[in-house]
Amino acid sequence: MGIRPLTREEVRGLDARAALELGLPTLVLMENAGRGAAAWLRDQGVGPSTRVLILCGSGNNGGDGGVVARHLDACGVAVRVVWFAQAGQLRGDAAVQYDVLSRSGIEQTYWESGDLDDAERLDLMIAESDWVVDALLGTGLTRPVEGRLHVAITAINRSGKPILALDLPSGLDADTGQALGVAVRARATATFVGPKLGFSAPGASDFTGAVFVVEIGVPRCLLEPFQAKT
Ligand SMILES: NC(=O)C1=CN([C@@H]2O[C@H](COP(=O)(O)OP(=O)(O)OC[C@H]3O[C@@H](n4cnc5c(N)ncnc54)[C@H](O)[C@@H]3O)[C@@H](O)[C@H]2O)[C@@H](O)CC1
Ligand SMILES: [K+]
Repeated sequence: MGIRPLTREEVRGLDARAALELGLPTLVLMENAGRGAAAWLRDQGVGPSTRVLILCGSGNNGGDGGVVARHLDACGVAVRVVWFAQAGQLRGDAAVQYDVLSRSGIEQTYWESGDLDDAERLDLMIAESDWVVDALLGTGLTRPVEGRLHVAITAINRSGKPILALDLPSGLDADTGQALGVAVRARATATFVGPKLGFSAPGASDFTGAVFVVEIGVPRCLLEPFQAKT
């Protein structure tokens, strides 16, 4: 079913209703989101000889990144995950993903506030990768990007590496398509449920790159009001 462009509030409402009214676990939606994004990377030729760096924020967008890591690892891809959070700060579904990766022996590390002056280490990790997955911020963006996430976004934008953004480029306002402080300039964006309203704003495609929608298993009964007119 084709979905019309969604506001931030609409897409967050759909996720919430699937969980609260239908009892669909948010981990299931997250799994579908991350698996769909990983499948796209595989279609681009990402495989055992590819190194993928996955930059995760502390929220559910970061959790999606954890899922991408697990699915790529299962295909033999060399993945490395960096969580932009204080050690022990992750909660909910993102913490679940962290724990699974940890027990799976997948390489991951924290980039804590105190690492702000250590941007060279981040530059090196980016330089050593063939692809970067941007899982820093999704629809939870509420204020201009600053601090370590600003440092990270600036670093990946200047790297020239191909970037896949999850749900939306980190720092992009989902409704206006404007950068809030700074935003990732992606080669492609795997957006979940439906395109975001801001993607059609002038200049937004400079940030999103090619947009493809990943269907994450929200049932039709919730999606019907948002069906695109044909
Ligand atoms: N809720 C659900 O059921 C699903 C959510 N999904 C993913 O979850 C995302 C939304 O997750 P969240 O609501 O956890 O939000 P995000 O993961 O987008 O971000 C939340 C975190 O970012 C922080 N933050 C917000 N603005 C910031 C700024 N300017 N600078 C630094 N930190 C900032 C918040 O304090 C919070 O810790 C979606 O975009 C999508 O990727 C998917 O997993 C599908 C299912
Ligand atoms: K993102």
